[in-house]
Amino acid sequence: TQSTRPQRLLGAVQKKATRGNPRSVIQTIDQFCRQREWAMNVGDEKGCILDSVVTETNPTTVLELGTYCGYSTVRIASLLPPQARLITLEFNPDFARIARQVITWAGVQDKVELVEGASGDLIPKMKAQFGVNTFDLVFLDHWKDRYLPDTKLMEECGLLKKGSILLADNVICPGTPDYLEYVRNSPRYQSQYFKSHLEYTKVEDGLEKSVFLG
Ligand SMILES: O=C(NCCO)c1cc(-c2ccc(F)cc2)cc(O)c1O
Ligand SMILES: [Mg+2]
Repeated sequence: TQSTRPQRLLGAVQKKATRGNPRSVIQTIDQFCRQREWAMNVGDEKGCILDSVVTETNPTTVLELGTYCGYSTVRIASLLPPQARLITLEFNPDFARIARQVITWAGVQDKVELVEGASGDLIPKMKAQFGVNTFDLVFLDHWKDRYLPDTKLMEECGLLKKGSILLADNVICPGTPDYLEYVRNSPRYQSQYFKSHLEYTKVEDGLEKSVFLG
């Protein structure tokens, strides 16, 4: 039976990356995606912007929407202080199965909680079921038509506090027009666009960083 792209990506990690070394896992995935097969990881160019936002925020509690193979999960977790934690939500069970193995190979599993399910169902359970108060940083990288409804849901559930950062991938390609319009025009956010490129290509894309003003 045919292997899937996530399975082949995991194979490359297990063959070429050093166990317990997040940087080597990131490097291996980027090399795989440049030389073998494109995959929808945030990639190294946008990944450097992600890194700078994470380090500048110095978050204690992070939410990632859309795990895929765990590339950005590993990137973020590797920058977190010891007590900090990252909750990552993935709807697709096949992606989740691969991501767990990538996260463990990188050695960051103690900082990460991967939860399978629909973000719209899981976000309202964050406080009661996952012991979360508010998120310091949210990385949006899941279905592009879920960015806006899930942002409104996080507001309604009291999961954002004054100063919480939303960082959204793919605001140009594939694009999230309704989300962009919302965060750029709402008085409750201060938004900033970081121009970049679609992972592993020359196509324009970018990250939108939005600070919740309370
Ligand atoms: O759908 C995406 N993520 C959620 C997955 O559950 C996604 C898609 C693309 C992309 C795909 C196809 C294309 F032609 C261009 C872009 C890129 C990304 O970074 C993404 O995050
Ligand atoms: Mg993306």
